[in-house]
Amino acid sequence: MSKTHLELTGVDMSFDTPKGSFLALDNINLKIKKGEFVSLIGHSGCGKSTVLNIVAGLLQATRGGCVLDGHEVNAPGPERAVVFQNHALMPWLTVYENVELAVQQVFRKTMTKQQRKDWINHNLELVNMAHAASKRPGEISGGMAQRVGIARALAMKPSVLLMDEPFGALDALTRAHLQDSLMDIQKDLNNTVIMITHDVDEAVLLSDRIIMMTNGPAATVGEDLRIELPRPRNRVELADDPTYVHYRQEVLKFLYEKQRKLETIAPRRSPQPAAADEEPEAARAARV
Ligand SMILES: Nc1ncnc2c1ncn2[C@@H]1O[C@H](COP(=O)(O)OP(=O)(O)OP(=O)(O)O)[C@@H](O)[C@H]1O
Repeated sequence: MSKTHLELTGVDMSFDTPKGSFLALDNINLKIKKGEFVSLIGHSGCGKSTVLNIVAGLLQATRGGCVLDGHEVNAPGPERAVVFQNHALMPWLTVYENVELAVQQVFRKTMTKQQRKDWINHNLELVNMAHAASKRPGEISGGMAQRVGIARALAMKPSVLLMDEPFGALDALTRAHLQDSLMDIQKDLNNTVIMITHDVDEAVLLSDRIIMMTNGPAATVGEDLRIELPRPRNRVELADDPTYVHYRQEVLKFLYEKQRKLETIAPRRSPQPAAADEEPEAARAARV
C-alpha cells in the first residue's frame, strides 16, 4: 500500500425532494490507498449507499468529487465493479453466462475466446461455483447467487470493488464462509474494497479501516478507525483477542453512544438475514 488510489474531496450531496432540497452528505473527505479494505458503517439512512454510488459513478456529487488514480469519476466504469446485496443476476442467463456478460463487456477485444472461457471458469472456481455453471439463478440458493455476483464483479478485474451490504441477506454460516473467501481473494488480488455493512463484527474482521458516518441529514465522516490486526485473520481466535474486542467496542460506542439515534430507526430497505432468529444475542446486538 502506498499512495492515494481513490480520493473523495469536499463531497456534498443534495437531493431534490417535494419538500425542497435535502442535504444527505456534507463535506465527505476520504483518502484510500491501493489495496485497502475500507468499511462504511453508520445508522440506516445516513448516506452510505450515496457515498458508494458516487464512487461507482452512478450519482454525481453536488459539490466536490471523486478521483480515482488521478482521473475524475463521473460515470460508471468496469474498473469499479459493484456487488449489491441482492446480487442482481440476469434470471434468464445461466451462472456461466452471467459472468460471461461482464467478461465480454471488458475483455472482448483483449482476450481470445478461449482465454475468456478460462477466465470465466477461473472466477467461478474462486467462489466455488464452477459446479453450478449451467444452472440459472432461480435454481441456486441466495448464498450461491451472491457468490456468482462476486465472481462476476471479480471477473472484470476491477481495481476497486464496491460492495453494498454484500452478505446482509445471508444466513450466518454462509456469511462467515463468504467473508473468509473474500479475505483470501482480496489477499491474492490486492483490490481496493469499499464495503457497506451493518455488522460490527464483519467490519472489524475484514477491514483495514472502518469509516463511521454520523447520522443524517448532512452526514459526514465521524470517525476513521484503523484496524491493525495481523492477517490472515481467524474469526474464532479473534473473538477473545483483546485488540479485536477493543476495536469492536470503539465502533459500538460510536454507534450507540456518540451517534445514538433518538428517533425511531427507519425500516431497513433490505431483508433481514434469513437466519437472524438463530443468531446468538451478542451477534444480533452488533448489527446496526
Ligand atoms: N434519490 C433520492 N432522492 C431523495 N432522497 C434520497 C435519494 N437517495 C437517498 N436519499 C436520502 O438520502 C439519505 C441517505 O440515503 P442512503 O440510501 O445513502 O443511506 P444509507 O446509509 O445507505 O441507508 P441504509 O443503511 O438504510 O441502506 C436518506 O435520508 C435517503 O432518504
